[in-house]
Amino acid sequence: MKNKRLEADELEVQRQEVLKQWSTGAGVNLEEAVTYHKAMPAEKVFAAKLAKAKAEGATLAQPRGGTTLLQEQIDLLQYLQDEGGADFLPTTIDSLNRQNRYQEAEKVIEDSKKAGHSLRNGFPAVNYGVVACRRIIESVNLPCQVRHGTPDARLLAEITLAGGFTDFEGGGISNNIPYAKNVSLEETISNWQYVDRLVGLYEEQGVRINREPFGPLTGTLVPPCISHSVGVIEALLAAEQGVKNISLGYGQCGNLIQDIAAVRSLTELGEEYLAKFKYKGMMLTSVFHQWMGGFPQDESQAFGVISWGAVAAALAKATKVIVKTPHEALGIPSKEGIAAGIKATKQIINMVRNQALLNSEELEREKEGIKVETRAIVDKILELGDGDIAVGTVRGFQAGILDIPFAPSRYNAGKILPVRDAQGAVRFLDHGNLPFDKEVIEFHQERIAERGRIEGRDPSFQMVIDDIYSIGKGRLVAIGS
Ligand SMILES: CC[C@H]1O[C@@H](n2cnc3c(N)ncnc32)[C@H](O)[C@@H]1O
Repeated sequence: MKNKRLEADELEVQRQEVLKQWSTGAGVNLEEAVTYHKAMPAEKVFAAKLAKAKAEGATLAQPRGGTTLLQEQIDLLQYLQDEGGADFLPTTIDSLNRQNRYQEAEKVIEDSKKAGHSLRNGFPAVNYGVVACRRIIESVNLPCQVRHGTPDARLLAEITLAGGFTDFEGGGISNNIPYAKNVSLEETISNWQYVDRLVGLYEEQGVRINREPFGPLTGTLVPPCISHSVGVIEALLAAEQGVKNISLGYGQCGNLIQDIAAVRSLTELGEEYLAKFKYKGMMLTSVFHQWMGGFPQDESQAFGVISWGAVAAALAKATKVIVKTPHEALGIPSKEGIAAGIKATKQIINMVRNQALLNSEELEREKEGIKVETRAIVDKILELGDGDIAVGTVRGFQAGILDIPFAPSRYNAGKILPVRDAQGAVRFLDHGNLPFDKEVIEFHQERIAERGRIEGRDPSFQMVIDDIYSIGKGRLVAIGS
């Protein structure tokens, strides 16, 4: 495995094997799919709408959403378009397709048809195939994105891209370490080189497909430099395979200055590293995910969390915000709940849109700090890989140079420990083996010590536990409980 564009014959050999993994693979014909995409109206091309929003400095809203039955998925997306006012539409993929367990997914579809309603969360796109995906695309007037967490997404990409989706989420790190326990990075990085090469083939035929590395990762107190390092690495891996349109993502932490600094530094770092490796013609945008951790049960409080995420996304001028729902703490949201989250978010965006946040020097310092930390990690990874970002990533995770908090994967060191400071910004209580110099480490320790003094307790793992539950309990920083 190395960070090198897949040769055509190499890809073709893999494609023949991948398209046989399920019967619906036979429905994929790349040339025919390119023709289908070229007939797509511009307002349904994800990258085109993102580029327009970026040029206008607008923040567009997208929900998540997936159901077992095709007609229910169509009804859901039409509702989110017409009632919810969504700017982009999702199709969240089911857990069985994410694990390539298509036989079991087939059974869930049959059982759901017998029951007359969807029995599982998420749409089993591989089982339905290309024609069914096109029915979804043709039933709405908005760009649609595939959202999931799939270590081996090769067949899912083949089918959904041929099916008319114009944006595909995920990556070799972001759909492995936070989602799987026993899948090696070598395997998932090469799986996702295939996905990115497939997107590159569409791009070379003039079909724009946007790629969105999954920014939030484990969604629990993930420090900005960690998600930024993964985003930059996945952008470089994608660019090498011919991807041109990339949305870099970040999961809200909750402190406004830190979140705005995170969004602004993210695309700046992406541009910086893509330029360093001389990738041309790239179109980078940013995606802000509203709080991905535990939510309050109470729907009014949940709207408070959603609205706070909308404020941060709008003030940061993120190109897209991924919206939560007031049912987050309860279970699978209803279409009304999803629509409510979108409407609350767009109300805030419309009210905040023209208010420029005063560029405080605290914001500049936070932004610079995130850049210094991210560069330290990414440059160390490049060094470990002798310049090859793929090789360096595998070695970097082995050495704990890159480490994702609370991740299930046994390939993750799991040594770092994040905790909030007195203002709720996420800092490192333990930086593990991250390659930071003394000033960086001392900055984090000092900010955490300040909280300890205010709360009258020593910084400890208990603070981390408190912070994991705090938003669900109605606070950002759990003052010594
Ligand atoms: C990445 C995980 C997140 O995706 C969201 N999610 C999962 N399934 C659905 C769903 N069916 N509809 C809307 N949102 C959903 C939910 O916010 C969850 O925390």
